[in-house]
Amino acid sequence: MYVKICGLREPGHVTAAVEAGADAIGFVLTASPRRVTPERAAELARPVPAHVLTVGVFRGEDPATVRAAALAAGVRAIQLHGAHPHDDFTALKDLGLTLVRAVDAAADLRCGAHDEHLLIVDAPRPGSGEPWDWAAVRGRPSGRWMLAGGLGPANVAEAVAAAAPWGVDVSSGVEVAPGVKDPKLIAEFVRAARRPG
Ligand SMILES: O=C(O)c1ccccc1NCC(=O)[C@H](O)[C@H](O)COP(=O)(O)O
Repeated sequence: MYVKICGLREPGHVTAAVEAGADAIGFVLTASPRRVTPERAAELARPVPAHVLTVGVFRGEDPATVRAAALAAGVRAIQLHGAHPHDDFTALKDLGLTLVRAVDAAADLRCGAHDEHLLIVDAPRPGSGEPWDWAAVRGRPSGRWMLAGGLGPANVAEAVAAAAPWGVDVSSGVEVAPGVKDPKLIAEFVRAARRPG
């Protein structure tokens, strides 16, 4: 089970995610209580070992803005959230970074439909921590897709059983307040996501 921990803002929480065995960590570079500057993301990403994918998260910015911020942050992946057209992904392809498309369940759920490498199927309001009907997408997404939206240590096993995703992504569910992660919850989430069902 591939696990992404999103919305990290503190070095100690980055370390906690890496030590817990996360496969990917996200830095939010768009409007959000979790927003960090590209410079802060670069500081946070620098010590991350190469086997952990560092992801810059965007929503609604134009490709030139995304490109500049992703390069300044030095992330290895770009996540475009919401209704970004196929052309936005095409415009970023030459960077050679992993491209992640994050959408709600009403969108095209074929991973690769916009030439992305990874797909996230999320709640309508990203980063809201609101659970949704995960079972409703079972069998619909194809390829490498992560389930997100309202997941936490206590319900991730149930969500995985309901939707059968390739991976999971979490933000609010490992926080004690908006934007404030908890190392213990991060470790519990990674363990629970990978516990055999
Ligand atoms: O986290 C945010 O605040 C955010 C804001 C704008 C666009 C995307 C955002 N988060 C992206 C993520 O990948 C979250 O992990 C995902 O939406 C799940 O969030 P949550 O329900 O809080 O676990």
